[in-house]
Amino acid sequence: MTVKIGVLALQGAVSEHMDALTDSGAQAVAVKHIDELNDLDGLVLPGGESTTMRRLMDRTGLFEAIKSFAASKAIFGTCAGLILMAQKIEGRQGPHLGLLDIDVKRNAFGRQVDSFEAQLKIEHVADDFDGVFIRAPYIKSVGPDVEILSTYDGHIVACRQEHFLTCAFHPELTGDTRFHRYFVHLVMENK
Ligand SMILES: NC(=O)CC[C@H](N)C(=O)O
Repeated sequence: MTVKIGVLALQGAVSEHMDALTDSGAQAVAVKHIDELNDLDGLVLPGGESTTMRRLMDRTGLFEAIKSFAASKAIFGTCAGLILMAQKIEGRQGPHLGLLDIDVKRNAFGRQVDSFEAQLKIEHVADDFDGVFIRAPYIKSVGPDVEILSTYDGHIVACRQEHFLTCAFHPELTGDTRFHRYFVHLVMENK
């Protein structure tokens, strides 16, 4: 069975996610318009800048369309995508999509460490995953239905809740497709 997975293509690391999905056996599609969501089995919300991405989502109608899509389809949000999926964002009134019962802090690792790499253990995925963090958020707390998949320095950096997957780092930038394969598997299970 081949699944068809979209990558929100308004901003950010789009082609890298598409390559990782293709390498993981999925058919990858760039999503810029609402009609492109129609026959998808899952969607990736890439990194970038969450407030800019939200503005572009509002302008294209994709914000409401993705909210409806999320009712039954799997979504994987990375970095800014994680912020878009969170129900609570520190310092912000109200969420964006509000799909995941998590409380997040933006740019959480501090200005001094703009970006860094760290070896991560990710539940169901790998014991030695190279996590690339770029102005990354972290997850301060999760609700009871959320499974924590990875922590770094005492902070939650990846988790799953039902058909939603998220991480604070950039798995598309390393050439290691194991996390994308896990998402593809989740999309198949959910189909
Ligand atoms: N690399 C990223 O996606 C950074 C996320 C960005 N700091 C934000 O708040 O949206």
